[in-house]
Amino acid sequence: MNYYRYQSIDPENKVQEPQMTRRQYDFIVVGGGSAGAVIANRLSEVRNWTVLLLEAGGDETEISDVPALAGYLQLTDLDWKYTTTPSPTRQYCQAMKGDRCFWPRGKVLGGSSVLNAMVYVRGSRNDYNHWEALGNPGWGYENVLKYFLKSEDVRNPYLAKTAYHETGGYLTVQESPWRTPLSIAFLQAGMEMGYEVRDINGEQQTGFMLTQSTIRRGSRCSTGKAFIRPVRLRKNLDVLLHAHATKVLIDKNKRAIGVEFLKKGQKNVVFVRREVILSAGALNSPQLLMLSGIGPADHLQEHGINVISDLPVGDNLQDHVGLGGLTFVVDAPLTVTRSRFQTIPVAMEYILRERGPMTFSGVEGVAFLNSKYQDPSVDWPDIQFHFLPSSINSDGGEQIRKILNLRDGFYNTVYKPLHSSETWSILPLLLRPKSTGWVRLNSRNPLQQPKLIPNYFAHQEDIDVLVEGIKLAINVSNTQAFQRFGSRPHNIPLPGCRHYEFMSDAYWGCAIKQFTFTIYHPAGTCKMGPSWDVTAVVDPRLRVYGVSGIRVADASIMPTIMNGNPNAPVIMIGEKASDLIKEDWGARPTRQYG
Ligand SMILES: Cc1cc2nc3c(=O)[nH]c(=O)nc-3n(C[C@H](O)[C@H](O)[C@H](O)COP(=O)(O)OP(=O)(O)OC[C@H]3O[C@@H](n4cnc5c(N)ncnc54)[C@H](O)[C@@H]3O)c2cc1C
Repeated sequence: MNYYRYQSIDPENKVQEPQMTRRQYDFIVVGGGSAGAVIANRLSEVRNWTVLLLEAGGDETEISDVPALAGYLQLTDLDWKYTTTPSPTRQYCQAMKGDRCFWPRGKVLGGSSVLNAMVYVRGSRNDYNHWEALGNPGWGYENVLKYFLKSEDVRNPYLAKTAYHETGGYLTVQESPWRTPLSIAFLQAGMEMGYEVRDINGEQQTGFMLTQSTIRRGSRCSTGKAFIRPVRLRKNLDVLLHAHATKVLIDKNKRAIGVEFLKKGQKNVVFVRREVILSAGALNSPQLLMLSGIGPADHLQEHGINVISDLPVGDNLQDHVGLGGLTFVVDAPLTVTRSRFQTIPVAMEYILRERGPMTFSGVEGVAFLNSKYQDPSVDWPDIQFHFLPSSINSDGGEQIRKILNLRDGFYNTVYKPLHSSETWSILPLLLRPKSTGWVRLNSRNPLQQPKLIPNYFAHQEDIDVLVEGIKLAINVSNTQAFQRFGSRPHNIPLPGCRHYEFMSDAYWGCAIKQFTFTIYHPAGTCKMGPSWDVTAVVDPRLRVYGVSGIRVADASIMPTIMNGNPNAPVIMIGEKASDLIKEDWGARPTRQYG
């Protein structure tokens, strides 16, 4: 009896779907991901508003709780399993089967915050000041900082006491409770290279840091867990899982009146009194807008869709791209290998004590650096490193090669020989790409994935900056901190780049087109901008131009992709969107509500 009662009051228990839904809600939020979960929570703080959250996926599993198993969620039912369209000129993803990179996206309550590597980064203050300067009042750093703080519950006391962190919010942030000795070598290497070791979420971004993660007591803290579970008993909030929205219904006055969705193969319609908020992510929000008649007129007409508002929906697709598989070898047994870590004692330590290697997401350190093209005095670094005490071969070829869609010959030639080596890697990433891509419909079928064209490396400057980033990563291996362990680059050249001198600029320029590595940060496809910006889809209050009663609030609204991993910024967007909506409908913004 007590057990059942505990289940109903436990703030971390899973959501239960309602037996019956209402015919009409004040707000319908489509997508319960990083942004949507926050918005459903914050809007339902207003007790006399009714809120429906429609989520296409189900709930999280025991596997998704375990940070070290993040890679095992891809290609499962929790993933939309999207792939990029091959480049006609083979500009990217050449080492992948069919020249297609996989683009995993969370299809689950919590969205991509359930699949992600849990790295907590807010971006540079310059990103947000730039958004504001583009004509988006209220999006400057000083304003958005309060929303980062509002959601945060940091668990490291030394961070909590600074002005840049907060305790008591819904989202738990902490350094991983477990790390390898190489993580400290990474910080020492940064200092040898002239960088500060600092909280890159604090006063300045340039520097090296041990990863801050969205982890709670050794488990993943997704936005589903953080924002929905604690409020799942609110009477005015209904959450429907496995509910796939197919269209926003818009009347002849161009006002949103409801949402059509599929559940258990049945078509349903639910009506809205105030607003529909699309938080389906940077790939699905533009898809839904286009299916609803909002998008580039020519493209919609091509698919026989009635045009309601002609807008550049799906353009401005931006992503962080880098070189995958940049691997270094050391002599000492300091790295994460399958034989040492896939063991019963390691599993037991996690199950019984919520500690040990399974609490670690793979990324031990992050750093923000300046290539020779970036003025270091501006504190707007153009390169990010993710430091991993492992490589794509550390699992013996079991999973990582699959989720990267690597061609067998490529993997066997370059990475299989690392079989019994101790390896570590850096993922050098281009932070502010000039090349932008686009999302389009493949068809009118809402169940078919949209066409995703990342258009990486269309600008030579992107290649030049990234090549400099790769050379900076090699400098890390050359520092005394890593030379102590005999660190050296893995020296098998990539098959398609053998005609270049190994490790020359031309070689690296070739390597990034072969082993193109995105860490899955698509953004910008429903760009926020002022009314005079012809490339904008939503206004600075996130309302879609040309219609009423629809907002977009997720990674799609970023005018330019921010410097770093987007989960925390998207949560911030969810927080700020909620306050904008409350202001517009005359409700008081709240600071916190249990
Ligand atoms: C593998 C991976 C690793 C990553 N690692 C990191 C990291 O370590 N740190 C970091 O900061 N960021 C990381 N990211 C990126 C980050 O997680 C995303 O940028 C962020 O979660 C995007 O939030 P969102 O709200 O825009 O979209 P999502 O979180 O993807 O949410 C969209 C939600 O909408 C639902 N949905 C979509 N279409 C429909 C529909 N038609 N009807 C109903 N529901 C729908 C989806 O199922 C999903 O739940 C990673 C992403 C991936 C995929």
